[in-house]
Amino acid sequence: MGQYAPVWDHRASVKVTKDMSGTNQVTLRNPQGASVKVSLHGGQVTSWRNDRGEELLFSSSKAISKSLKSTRGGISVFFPQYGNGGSVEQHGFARNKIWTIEDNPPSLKSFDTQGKSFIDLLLKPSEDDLKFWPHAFEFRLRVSLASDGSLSLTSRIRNINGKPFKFSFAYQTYFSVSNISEVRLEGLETLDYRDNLCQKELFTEQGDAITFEAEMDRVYHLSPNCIAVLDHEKKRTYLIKKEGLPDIVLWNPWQKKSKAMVDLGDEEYKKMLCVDGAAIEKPITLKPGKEWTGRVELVMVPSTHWNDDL
Ligand SMILES: O=P(O)(O)OC[C@H]1O[C@@H](O)[C@H](O)[C@@H](O)[C@@H]1O
Repeated sequence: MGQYAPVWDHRASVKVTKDMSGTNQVTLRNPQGASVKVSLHGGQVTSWRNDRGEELLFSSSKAISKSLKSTRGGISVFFPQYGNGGSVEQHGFARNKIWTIEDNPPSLKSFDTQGKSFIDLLLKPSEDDLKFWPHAFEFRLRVSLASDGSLSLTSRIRNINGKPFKFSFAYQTYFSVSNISEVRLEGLETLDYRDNLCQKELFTEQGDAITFEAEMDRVYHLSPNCIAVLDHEKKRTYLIKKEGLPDIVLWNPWQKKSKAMVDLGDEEYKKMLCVDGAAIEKPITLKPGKEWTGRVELVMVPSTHWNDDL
């Protein structure tokens, strides 16, 4: 079961309940009143609230809770494949599987438990998964809420196969924004990106900051380990700090009149921005017995102060 530092933290808690579809979900709380919800369906973070109870992640109103697929919104884990170019379903099977809670996971080096409420989840391949992707693995996901309200996800993927395997990976985060047209993103200036809407053609980012005026689906390579999403109207700045994840994907479907997304309300594209910390361009090769770690930390800071934190 999840843990928290006993000395300081009598109010931080980890609670397991059932969601509307009957799947177990875990709620993490910190003493200041911030909270995080994680579903065992996909290990998906479905909610992240600050100490004022304000939701920081977008969730579609058309989320189909009984579907076998993960719901649109929150934070999803993509493994063992990003996109649809391989042998398994789009963005891999991990987001559509039921994970288990791991009571005594192997210790996580350099993880300071002080002031944190956290839970460890585990995914192992089923016989069926092995038919499509014949590589035995253990995937450990630690979701952690710190006393300052920041949320971190650490993935540890171990090859327990006799042979090396390759995979790609992403944390897909749907931030809740006031209006996508008013948001800007800083930290990707001058980087090369592949545009998925232009046959993956390579471009170089020219602007001072990225703004959103139309559909976007881009993969930025070798991005810095901290980028910022500024939403002045909501007076929120999200910092995305990452380790082991060289790429960033920016995605917003905009309003698709011809091909509406069935699990997204008509105007809801305005309220979301998807930023994925990812390892896509060069899939990771994992040798037998080895473990890979990829981490993302999300921080919400007052809009005018984000630069100090970089
Ligand atoms: O609908 P899905 O499978 O959740 O994918 C949503 C989007 O995810 C993004 O990461 C991709 O870059 C997009 O191409 C894709 O459309």
